[in-house]
Amino acid sequence: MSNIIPPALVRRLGNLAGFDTVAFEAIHEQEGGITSIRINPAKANNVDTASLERVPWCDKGFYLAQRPVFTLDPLFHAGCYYVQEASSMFIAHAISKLALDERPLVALDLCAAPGGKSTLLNTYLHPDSLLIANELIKTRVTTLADNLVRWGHTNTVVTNNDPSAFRHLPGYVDMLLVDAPCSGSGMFRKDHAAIAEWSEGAVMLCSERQRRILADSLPTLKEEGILLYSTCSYSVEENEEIADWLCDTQGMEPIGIPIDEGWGIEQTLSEKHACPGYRFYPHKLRGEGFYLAAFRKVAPQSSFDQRKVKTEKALAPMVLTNWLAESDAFFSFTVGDDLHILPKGREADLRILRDMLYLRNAGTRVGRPAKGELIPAHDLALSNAQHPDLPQLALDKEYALEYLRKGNLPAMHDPNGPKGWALASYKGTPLGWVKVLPARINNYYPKEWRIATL
Ligand SMILES: C[S@@+](CC[C@H](N)C(=O)[O-])C[C@H]1O[C@@H](n2cnc3c(N)ncnc32)[C@H](O)[C@@H]1O
Repeated sequence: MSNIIPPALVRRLGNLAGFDTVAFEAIHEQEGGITSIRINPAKANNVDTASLERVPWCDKGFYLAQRPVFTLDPLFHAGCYYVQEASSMFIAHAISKLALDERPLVALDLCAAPGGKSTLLNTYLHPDSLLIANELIKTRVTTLADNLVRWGHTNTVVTNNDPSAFRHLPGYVDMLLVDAPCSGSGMFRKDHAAIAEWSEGAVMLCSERQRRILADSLPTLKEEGILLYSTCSYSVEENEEIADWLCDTQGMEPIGIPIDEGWGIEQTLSEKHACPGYRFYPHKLRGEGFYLAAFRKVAPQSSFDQRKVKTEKALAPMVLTNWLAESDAFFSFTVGDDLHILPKGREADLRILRDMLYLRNAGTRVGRPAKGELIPAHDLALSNAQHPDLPQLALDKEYALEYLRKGNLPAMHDPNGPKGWALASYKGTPLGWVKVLPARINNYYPKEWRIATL
């Protein structure tokens, strides 16, 4: 018997079709984990993936041969890739098979921090979609918002609400992702503390909480809308039993996701409603424990009439013309002294979300107008919407890291170099702003973001 895996967990799993207790325990006794990244196609033409093995179910996911110190890679800070556990990237495959990328959606990622799946949704949903990335725990929202700023999409709103707050938005979203807090057994190989904390009682508490989160948030899903439910737990109580409960009590109908048999993903069927679920076991594939199931809402769902929402037309002001690639694709609004942009056509959504929820960030903060000019915001430096002709100060790796430490950059006496506001960049990808003055360069990297000296 394994010294590591709680016997009660294995006993229950042993009853599942396709589960191999010996291989499961053996893989947990091995040292060394798997590192994988998912590249940002909006930025990452400078990440060399030629020699990397691809994650089978995600075209932008790659395994790394070893884990580097990501803090020392400027491209990591620039949002060129996200370090994400490979099994979770299956959501990219689900989006494609369920045709969720074929038309613009309003999508809600309900349990979103630190942002792995939100950045994935940004990449894989239709580009004209609106993503609401929500996180309940206040201390985790900052990381979520920062990771989404790095990813650079303008069509995202970050909220900090209890799932029940979404009851005020009945029938509003086309797609709901609930990546639920769980007992965490799927992460045992990476997080040894989770083993000590695991108990059958904790599984039952998680299962109850998952039902509560789903029941509270499901009214915001439209009739015919799609729910993706996932956990990093192996427990049936948190997976297949939740799937049956969704069909029994929440008006949901299961949907299958075609998979390639060679990937090693185990398809299970829930006991009562035969809901297909996709289980990831580390002894069967290169990834950690994960479960995903998809559903369609078949129960009637009332929704509020968005046509009654009054909005003001606010074109992006002239001051933004030189800063944005397509300034007429956006409308602008203010948050305090700052100007933000969201894609045109989302005016009513912003109004609705502002009225009903606590917003941590909305669209892209572009800067602060002052004396007819713009003091650019850091978020604009990382945004995919920025003007391609903005001046760049190209840094080598040493100076890029010095910039990220918020250190001093030497004045560069290049008469043809940029003057005034410029993007400090590494391998052509912006890291943040500098101001080039005749005798010095001012470093505008946010102090809360600076990296420690290693
Ligand atoms: C599995 S993690 C989400 C990981 C994230 N989706 C990602 O891919 O990076 C679950 C999240 O649910 C949040 N959470 C905890 N309790 C919650 C509750 N009662 N309702 C909603 N979310 C909760 C946690 O703070 C955590 O950020």
